Amino acid sequence: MGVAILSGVLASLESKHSINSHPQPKWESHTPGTVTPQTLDDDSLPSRFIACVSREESAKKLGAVFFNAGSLGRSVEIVCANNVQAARESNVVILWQIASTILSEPGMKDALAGKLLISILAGVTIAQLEAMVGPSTRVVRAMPNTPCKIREGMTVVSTLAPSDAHDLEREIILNIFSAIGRCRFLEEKHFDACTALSGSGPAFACIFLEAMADGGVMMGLPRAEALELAAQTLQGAARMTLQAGTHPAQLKDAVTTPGGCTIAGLLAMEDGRVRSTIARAIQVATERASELGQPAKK
Ligand SMILES: NC(=O)C1=CN([C@@H]2O[C@H](COP(=O)(O)OP(=O)(O)OC[C@H]3O[C@@H](n4cnc5c(N)ncnc54)[C@H](OP(=O)(O)O)[C@@H]3O)[C@@H](O)[C@H]2O)C=CC1
Ligand SMILES: O=C(O)[C@@H]1CCC=N1
Repeated sequence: MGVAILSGVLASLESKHSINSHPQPKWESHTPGTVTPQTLDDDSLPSRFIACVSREESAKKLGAVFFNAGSLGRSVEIVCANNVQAARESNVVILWQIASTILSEPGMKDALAGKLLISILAGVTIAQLEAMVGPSTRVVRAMPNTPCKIREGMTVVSTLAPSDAHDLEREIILNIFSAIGRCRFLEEKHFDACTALSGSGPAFACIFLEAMADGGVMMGLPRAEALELAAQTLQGAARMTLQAGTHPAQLKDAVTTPGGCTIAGLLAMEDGRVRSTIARAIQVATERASELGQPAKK
């Protein structure tokens, strides 16, 4: 997930550099009270990134993935098994592995003092994290998803109470996560559901995507074309819902010619209880997400 976030942030700078000659509107409103940068100022994102891993093998792999950051005016340093030093040198720390181990490393509390800690850990609550860091560390939760890698992510961030200090944190958070997709603030009590719906969601969507393509293959379409048709169709339907604000039921009805083939297919889906199966998958994943940060159930 860390690779997806950093890749997306760097890709947002790449696109900024390539559209410089065709400036677009700077802000798009999508979330009440927030704004999304369409193009980014050079100084709206950090200039230096430190990616922490625990194994040399991963460090080598990441070095190859991010070798090009210099050309975008950014530095990406890969640090292996030295989380405390990396935290000391950072202003904002994104935590994505084993809170209890990493936050209890000697010197970590001091390294995080006065800093913003953004945890993307599923199931680990703000209260649990706050108990592991000092009182001056500001803890927020974020739940991103893998499409952040291509700047089509959905990130939910735990709400911040209004205050001057929080305004800056809010801006930092929006600059990072709006650069790689949509970013929405929601109360922490919704985080397990968000983890299931948008965090795990790409996996669920891919099952549907594969199944549609399989159906096409069953009816004689070549695999590659079947996949292309299925993916673009899902993307188109999703974009019509998001961009035009059209309700999915309206979109469905608009496709469905009386006595036609769409209604035949829809009824077959209803026979297979597709809706309740998908909705129950979100329910079960939410329940599992709530157990992830709780040692007894992990
Ligand atoms: N995958 C997803 O779509 C999403 C995941 N998340 C959350 O993100 C977290 C990570 O998930 P995911 O990316 O799938 O996991 P991965 O196993 O793919 O990645 C984990 C990364 O953390 C590094 N790491 C592990 N232990 C340490 C350590 N002690 N010190 C420094 N680095 C360490 C690993 O490096 P190394 O290989 O060297 O050990 C690796 O780069 C989870 O908490 C998950 O709940 C949240 C939203 C979506
Ligand atoms: O499967 C998981 O537990 C993580 C959290 C959300 C997506 N992946």
